[in-house]
Amino acid sequence: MTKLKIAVQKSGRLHDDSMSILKDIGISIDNGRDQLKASARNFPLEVFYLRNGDIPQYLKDGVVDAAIIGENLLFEKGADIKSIENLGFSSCRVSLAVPKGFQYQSIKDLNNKKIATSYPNTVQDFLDKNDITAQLHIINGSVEIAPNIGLADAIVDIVSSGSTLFKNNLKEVEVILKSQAVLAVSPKITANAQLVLDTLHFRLKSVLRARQSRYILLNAPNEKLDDIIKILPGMKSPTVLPLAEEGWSSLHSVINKNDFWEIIDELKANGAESILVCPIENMVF
Ligand SMILES: Nc1ncnc2c1ncn2[C@@H]1O[C@H](COP(=O)(O)OP(=O)(O)OP(=O)(O)O)[C@@H](O)[C@H]1O
Ligand SMILES: O=P(O)(O)OC[C@H]1O[C@H](OP(=O)(O)OP(=O)(O)O)[C@H](O)[C@@H]1O
Ligand SMILES: [Mg+2]
Repeated sequence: MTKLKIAVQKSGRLHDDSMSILKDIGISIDNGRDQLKASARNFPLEVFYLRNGDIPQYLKDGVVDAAIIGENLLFEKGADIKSIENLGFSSCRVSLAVPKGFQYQSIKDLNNKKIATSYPNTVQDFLDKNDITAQLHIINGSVEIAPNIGLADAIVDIVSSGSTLFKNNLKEVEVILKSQAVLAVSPKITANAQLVLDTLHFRLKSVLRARQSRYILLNAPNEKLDDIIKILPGMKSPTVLPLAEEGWSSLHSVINKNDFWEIIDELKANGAESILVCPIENMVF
């Protein structure tokens, strides 16, 4: 049977979450990441542990069929590579930042300035779209230090919490793009590998949906059930079961995890009691 070859970052920001999502879709990997390549025990899959920055080229060449990679890197190096699923981790943005003392009014202030970055294509594209001419200084790491050592007037780099910018006395002035980890596919994937990818993708979707959802159980007096059901947007309609105590029911439903704190007060105000909220492992429709 054809094995799907998938690239995962060898070490760094994406590694752990990538491995745990593979584990959550029931795939056990045989070897540790000391090896470049490892096989799954229970799924036709081979994992290639690679440098993040090298993955777009491996996808283009068809050396791997798919990859877990930051969307920002596809923008930078993978114009012809398709992303088929947002994986919901490693959220960040690629932003332009300048020293706090820089009187930044608009993008025009960058004309003829020097910008340090590890993402030259992304920056050039942004400058071109805004009709700005600037000089790029390409560095691979610690970009935020560049203005402090007189190497550049501005930087473009990844921002998440903003603390690296803050520590380096910089302020974020433009968000160029937003990113998260995605499942990307090689333009050269074969039909057989695509079939395996479809199975993996189906499993991923069910786990991602489950991660976003919570199973909610509560007790309520029967006369309040209709009001409570209106508050709970369930998968179809909530399950209602009679309690041993006369006039009371237990109500079960699935909600978006972000909605829970929004509706909790409303549920209580409508007579809901003993509310339990549990994680869900999988959701298959
Ligand atoms: N601070 C951050 N918060 C959230 N996501 C981030 C952050 N920094 C990077 N990322 C995301 O994780 C990806 C990998 O970043 P990381 O710094 O681990 O690797 P790298 O240095 O770009 O690559 P390599 O594996 O080639 O050394 C980035 O492309 C981006 O999508
Ligand atoms: O806004 P923050 O939460 O501070 O995150 C942003 C920082 O995170 C990334 O660096 P990383 O820690 O991955 O180090 P690296 O430069 O060695 O890749 C990025 O290059 C920024 O420097
Ligand atoms: Mg980094």
